[in-house]
Amino acid sequence: MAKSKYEYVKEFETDDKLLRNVYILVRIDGKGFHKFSAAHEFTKPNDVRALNLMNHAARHVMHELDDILIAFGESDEFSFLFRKSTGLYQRREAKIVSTVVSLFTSAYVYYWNDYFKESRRSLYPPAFDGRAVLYPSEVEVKDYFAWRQADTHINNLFNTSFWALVEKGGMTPKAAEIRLSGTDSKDKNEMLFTEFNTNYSKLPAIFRKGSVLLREQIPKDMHKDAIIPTLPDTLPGSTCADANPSLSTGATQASVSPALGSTADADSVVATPTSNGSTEHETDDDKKRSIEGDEEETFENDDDKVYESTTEVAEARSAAPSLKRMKKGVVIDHIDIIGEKFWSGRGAYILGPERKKKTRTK
Ligand SMILES: Nc1nc2c(ncn2[C@@H]2O[C@H](COP(=O)(O)OP(=O)(O)OP(=O)(O)O)[C@@H](O)[C@H]2O)c(=O)[nH]1
Ligand SMILES: [Mg+2]
Repeated sequence: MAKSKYEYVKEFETDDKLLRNVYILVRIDGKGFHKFSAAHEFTKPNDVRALNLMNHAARHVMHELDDILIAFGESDEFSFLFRKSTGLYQRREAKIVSTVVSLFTSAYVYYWNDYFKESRRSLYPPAFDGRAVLYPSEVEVKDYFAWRQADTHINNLFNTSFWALVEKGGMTPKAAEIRLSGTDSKDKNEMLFTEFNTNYSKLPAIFRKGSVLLREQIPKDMHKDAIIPTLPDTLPGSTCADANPSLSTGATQASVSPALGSTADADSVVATPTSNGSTEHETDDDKKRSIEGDEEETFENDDDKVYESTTEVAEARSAAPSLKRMKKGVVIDHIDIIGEKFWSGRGAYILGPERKKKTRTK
């Protein structure tokens, strides 16, 4: 086909393919969230609705981009680690970063009202920036995530102490800043305990440790886009199941968490039913996706029996409540990722040898 005389302009485009065989880390960050959080009256120092909305948006990104191995989020930022050999968009940086930012931002806006129920939409459109960083080996990847989680801890301890002095102690922000200058972690912990009756280590882990998104097995009947709990007292391990009578699967959080291989402490957060009391209905699109998901489906049972026909499987399933249908999903938790324990334990699959895998782009 003949080229138009204008086509030469394409040659002005730069080649931005990222180096092969290294980890690609994309970090997104809210633009001007100091102002955005004030305008929307986010709770200080942590607004659990805002954090859960961030987590929901990040989970959407992971649902759309299979090559993301793990994500970590705190405050107004999220980091996404792509597998070393990803061929997504031929590793073109602008395409990868802009797609992550766009998926995240649209999901943040799309799910806004599920978390900020009193306002149909935000007062103005939020925006996020994004960047890609390349890490050559597992050492830097582990240190990267340790850096972000240490940052979560430092900021959260400072902010918790600062707002305790201002809101409970009646200090001006300036006076609180002066009071905290030169203090270390121990001093702040001590101050919170003795002056404000707050045991810092007992605050919800979502505040202290940030959020880790992992690909793990989840019960087949759990909706992948289920709303993430909004209030701390609806965190799994508390009264979540009671607070949500709409739990259509009959599974309670207590029965769900161990199946996820989760630490199953009171801090782990997994997908839960809608908090508006309605039962979720599968759309055609959901069905299509869950059929895809069936390829991954496994059956777990306690007695190792091999079931030969589908009728037998169905009968066995209704007879044995311990038989769980599982699928791969994105799990949200608030655990330590600083140190080897995570990377050689629950997160061992993340930096282990890669299995051959087709890249899916939508
Ligand atoms: N009150 C409250 N504020 C939050 C919360 N999460 C994030 N923020 C605000 O968001 C800011 C995020 O920090 P930055 O990313 O450094 O600041 P920014 O205003 O977004 O600036 P740029 O990223 O440079 O555009 C914090 O300083 C807080 O002001 C929250 O849960 N509660
Ligand atoms: Mg920001």
